[in-house]
Amino acid sequence: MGKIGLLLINLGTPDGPDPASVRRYLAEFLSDRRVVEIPQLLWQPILRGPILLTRPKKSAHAYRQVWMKEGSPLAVYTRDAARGLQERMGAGAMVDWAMRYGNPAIGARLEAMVAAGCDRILLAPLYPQYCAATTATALDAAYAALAKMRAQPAIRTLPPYHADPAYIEALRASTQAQLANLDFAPDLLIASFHGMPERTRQLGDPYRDQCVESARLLGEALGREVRVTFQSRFGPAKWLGPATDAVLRQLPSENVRNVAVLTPGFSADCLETLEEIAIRGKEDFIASGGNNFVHLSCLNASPDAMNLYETLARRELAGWLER
Ligand SMILES: C=CC1=C(C)c2cc3[nH]c(cc4nc(cc5[nH]c(cc1n2)c(C)c5CCC(=O)O)C(CCC(=O)O)=C4C)c(C)c3C=C
Ligand SMILES: [Fe+2]
Ligand SMILES: [Fe+2]
Repeated sequence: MGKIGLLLINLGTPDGPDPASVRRYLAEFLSDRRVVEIPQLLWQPILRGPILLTRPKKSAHAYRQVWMKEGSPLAVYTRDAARGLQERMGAGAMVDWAMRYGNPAIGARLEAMVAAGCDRILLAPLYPQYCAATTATALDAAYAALAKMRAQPAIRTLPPYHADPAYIEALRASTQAQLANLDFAPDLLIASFHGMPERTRQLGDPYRDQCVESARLLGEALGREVRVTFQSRFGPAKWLGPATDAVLRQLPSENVRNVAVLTPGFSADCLETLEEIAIRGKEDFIASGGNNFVHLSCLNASPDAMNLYETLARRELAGWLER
């Protein structure tokens, strides 16, 4: 009997905080038909023209503000989560991590797992809420790599865990612990999720409903309101709302001057949480008359995250682990 593999998958990030690396990353990311759903004949000239000529420089500047000694936060925290989970799983499973865009690539890590003797692999996209632009495309990439193998391993995939009691409990524990350490009492908790084009919802993507359900369950667990907003709008189309930045600018005029923002749709802190929310969101809120602002860290590789991932992994691997 071969080994069991467990592959944690996240979105991906540039190799460095420089315009050339960001350009390579954005070109791959934004050429994904699951992400930008307009005909490539129309889209590629726009992407290769205005977008890739201007955005890499601007985004590289943003990445430089959050880059860590060991690399991009998204990569560092995802790697640390894999290492922590490996300790929890012991010899039962070989745990590795990969990125949908950039490095380490999903195909390369799957091949390494098979070469190391894994004949059963759990693919675990670390997105609590299912979205075609994240979950589905990560699995597409894994299946494309499997399509090139003569001897394929058996495959299981981690379902979305947006309403799983273990996820809600991890968020509750992490939120309460971080709130207890604040030197102010927030008037309001905001759960800011990554946005999506409104059209994807009409086409049947469950993402928005799952975000709303996660926030509702977290609010229930915390016994207080958790207001849902959507961030990171991209392009001219209508996106899911209300928009995080607009809400943050509006709140002080409604006498809400102390807020805590959590980003529970992101398994790991990244550009979108550390720069867009913790830096720019705070600036917007304070400039609009707010007094206190805090961004609460994502689950990252914390003990709360390890409890969650171990619970999910052991459940999905049941049967395989017992053999
Ligand atoms: C967590 C869920 C995510 C969804 C849903 C999502 C959809 C989505 N994103 C873009 C465009 C960009 N996203 C960017 C960064 C980024 N996005 C997510 C997650 C989701 N995206 C993460 C975790 C990150 C951070 C990556 C990092 O390196 O830290 C970026 C790149 C940064 C920038 O230039 O602003 C873009 C662009 C679209 C178009 C989309 C759905 C259609
Ligand atoms: Fe994104
Ligand atoms: Fe952004």
